[in-house]
Amino acid sequence: MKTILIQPLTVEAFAPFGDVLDITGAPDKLINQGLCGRYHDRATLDFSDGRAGISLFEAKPRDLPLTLEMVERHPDGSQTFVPMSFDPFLVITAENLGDTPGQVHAFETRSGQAINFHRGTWHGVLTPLHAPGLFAVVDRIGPGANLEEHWFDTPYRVARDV
Ligand SMILES: NC(=O)N[C@@H](O)C(=O)O
Ligand code: NI
Repeated sequence: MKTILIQPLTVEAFAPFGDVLDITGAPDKLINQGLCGRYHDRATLDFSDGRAGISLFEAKPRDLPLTLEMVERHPDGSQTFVPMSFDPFLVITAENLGDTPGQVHAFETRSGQAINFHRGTWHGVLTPLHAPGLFAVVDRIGPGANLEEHWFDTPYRVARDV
């Protein structure tokens, strides 16, 4: 089994796949009489033939190393995961190779980071590393499955070391 080494999530490394939302640096705006910093409009939300919806996910935490059997993508919409805890979580993506997944990447968030997968990005399903795996999820509500799955012939091992 090939090992995918987990790397820290950065804006730059994740840029081909989506957006990282965090409060790094100064806020874009100070609001509420200066008592709140607004980090404004930090994700590209993109939906076709449907609308944005907010759902709550309670996902089981996974142990590492993780056996990655599949990735999926949503051709009709982006998908945002906002943790409702301060625990880091695992974010798995794959490059697009023609119409199938290519190189797989694994990132670990820092406390307080959220992510938005761009529409059509290959990704692993929501993968908490700690309980409660409680997340607010913004994604497309509309007709059809909006889901393509790719099951690997040989699973990957996702880990912090080889
Ligand atoms: N199926 C579903 O709602 N969630 C997945 O898309 C996921 O990325 O976890
Ligand atoms: Ni998804």
